Amino acid sequence: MALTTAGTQPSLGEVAGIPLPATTVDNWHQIQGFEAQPDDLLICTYPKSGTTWIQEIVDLIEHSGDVDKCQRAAIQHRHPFLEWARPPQPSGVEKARAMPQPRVLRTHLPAQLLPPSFWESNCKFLYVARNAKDCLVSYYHFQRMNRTLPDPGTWDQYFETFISGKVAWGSWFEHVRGWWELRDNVQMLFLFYEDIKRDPKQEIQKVMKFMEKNLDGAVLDTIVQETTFEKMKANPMTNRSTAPKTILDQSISPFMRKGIVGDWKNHFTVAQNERFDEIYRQKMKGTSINFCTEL
Ligand SMILES: Nc1ncnc2c1ncn2[C@@H]1O[C@H](COP(=O)(O)O)[C@@H](OP(=O)(O)O)[C@H]1O
Ligand SMILES: CCc1ccc(OS(=O)(=O)O)cc1
Repeated sequence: MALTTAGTQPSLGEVAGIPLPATTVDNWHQIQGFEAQPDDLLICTYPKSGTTWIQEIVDLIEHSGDVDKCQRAAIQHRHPFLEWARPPQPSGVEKARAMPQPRVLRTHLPAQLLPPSFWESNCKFLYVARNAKDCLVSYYHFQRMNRTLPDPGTWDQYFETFISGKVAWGSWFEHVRGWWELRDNVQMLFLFYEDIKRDPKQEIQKVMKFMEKNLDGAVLDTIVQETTFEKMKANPMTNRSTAPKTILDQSISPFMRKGIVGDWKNHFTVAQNERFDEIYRQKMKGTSINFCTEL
């Protein structure tokens, strides 16, 4: 079902009630049939939660801190985006199939839509969660500049769209809850954007351990330095400057926008904040997850 149809705007379809880009829906059979392998590592995030950041961290760990090896390709091409489908480009599934093992893949899918082979193969999942308010702000600016997603409309309109879950990849609340509740039943490292920001060294060490990589302190320091917001914003292999303007128009808003915790305070009105807090309480009732919204 198309959720947006205005003009030439990209439309969203739905799978099991979750809005997704129409091109992803069209390719759903191939995505669901994806054959995960036991040594796959899947980076899982709700959009705008620090996917690119954790990808660069994982890539540097995998390549033992070798910065040159991480310059081999733009970040969006290093780890196939499982549900990406924009013919005639090869799909995320096709790119993943062509990749040698062990593979690092990425997805924004909610847990219930993941191809079953990931569970059957007992793969490793690295989930990064970001507080909902900053996600909303980041997603708003991203939809302003992303030509593959619907126009977000005004800030006030987008605020409503986001809280009702009518955005691509669905409700933040359901996404985060779904993955959080699985964390003890599968091989999962669950991280928070805000923790990586506060103590990158400590969080990167957790990722190293999860990836079973034993790197010395100097390499760890290199990885911390190479993955600061400022470094990644200046790095053409991480800042999306290689993405065509037909996909990302960075003259509207840069991909590496602010990279901070608490930018929501510059966007939410007092009334929106009170309303958001109430909705958050209702939707996250009964879960043990705790977010920090300012550092
Ligand atoms: N090294 C880094 N440190 C902090 N934030 C980073 C970062 N690299 C990317 N980000 C931020 O992560 C968000 C993008 O997430 P994703 O990669 O999942 O699309 C953007 O947030 P903002 O829009 O708030 O700046 C971007 O600036
Ligand atoms: C959140 C979905 C999305 C769409 C398009 C993107 O562009 S690119 O992969 O950076 O070229 C990224 C994420």
